[in-house]
Amino acid sequence: MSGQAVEVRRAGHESGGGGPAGGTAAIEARGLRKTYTPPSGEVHAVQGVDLEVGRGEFFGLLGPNGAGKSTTIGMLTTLVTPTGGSARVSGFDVARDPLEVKRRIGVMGQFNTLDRELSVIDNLEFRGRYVGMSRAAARARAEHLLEQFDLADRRDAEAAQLSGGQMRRMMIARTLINRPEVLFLDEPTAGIDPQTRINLWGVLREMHASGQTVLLTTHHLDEAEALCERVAIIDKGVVLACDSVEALKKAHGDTVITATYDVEPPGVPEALRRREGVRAVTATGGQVRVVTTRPEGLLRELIDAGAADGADLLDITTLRPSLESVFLALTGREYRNDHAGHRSAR
Ligand SMILES: Nc1ncnc2c1ncn2[C@@H]1O[C@H](COP(=O)(O)OP(=O)(O)OP(=O)(O)O)[C@@H](O)[C@H]1O
Repeated sequence: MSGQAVEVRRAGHESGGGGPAGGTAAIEARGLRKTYTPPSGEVHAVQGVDLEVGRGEFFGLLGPNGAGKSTTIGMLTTLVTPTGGSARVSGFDVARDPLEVKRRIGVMGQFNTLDRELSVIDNLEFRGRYVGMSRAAARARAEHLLEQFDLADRRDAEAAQLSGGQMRRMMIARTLINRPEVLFLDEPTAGIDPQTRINLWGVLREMHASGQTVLLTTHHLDEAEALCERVAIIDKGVVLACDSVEALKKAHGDTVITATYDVEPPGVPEALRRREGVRAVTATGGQVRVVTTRPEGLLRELIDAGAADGADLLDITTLRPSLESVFLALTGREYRNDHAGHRSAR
């Protein structure tokens, strides 16, 4: 992908710094809301989201299935109409100036929208034509992207013949055809094998190094950690925390210890709540979960406090500070990724 650094930065300058509010954030959302109203009843998918993404930043929207990530991206890319709040992308209001926003963004959704029967080069060139480029400009840009994304040897193959990894690279390349100022990637690695996923991370890192602003949604905690400078953790339509992964771990990433007893030990939670460093204790049946900044010596206390209640400790798990423990500390729930891997872009 050599050479892209210069191109992407130039793309930003050509547009005069991004519209009337040039010099401001690449993405800015204030109190953004979406309530769907299907016949089955209202769904409050996004409930007042505030976000600010800087130019050139690689930002992650992280949350479990149904958290509201796609709906948020949908509103920022003008595909979903907000029911409250406001958002600006590249300085333009998504509700008032959707065309200006569309001109400045690239969007890669979760599903494969390549024309399977067209060749790789034609897929790229046609997208360029669709977004208003001249034939010559679209062709030249397409050839360039094929080189950058290591697809030149597949130039004349039908899109249907590409491997899963090549397909994703091509989908990303296609979103870059008109040099978008802000790139939105909605779960770009959903449903692909681990090795292809890691390879794609390399492509995304190079794009970031070249100055491209990226908003990525993912429900893979490791992906957010590997790629994003900052992440917003979103759950049930609300941003729970927004910072760098390191800062989040420092602020919320306590050690979480889950102890399982053979019978419910009613005295254990109370005994632990009095312990230094303990931030929260939750108990369900025979399971006691402790969130603490001071895990040292806790195992002995869990055994002794259980024994005092006539309960034997059967199992213990320890979660060190990580995005997973951050999520647990913020929501009181384990991070679940129910559908990961079930989707395919092919
Ligand atoms: N068009 C729609 N009509 C009604 N409800 C919807 C619609 N789109 C999404 N929802 C609901 O809104 C909530 C948020 O969905 P959304 O797709 O934004 O979440 P997500 O975080 O992107 O999830 P996933 O990771 O599974 O894609 C969910 O409860 C979902 O069922």
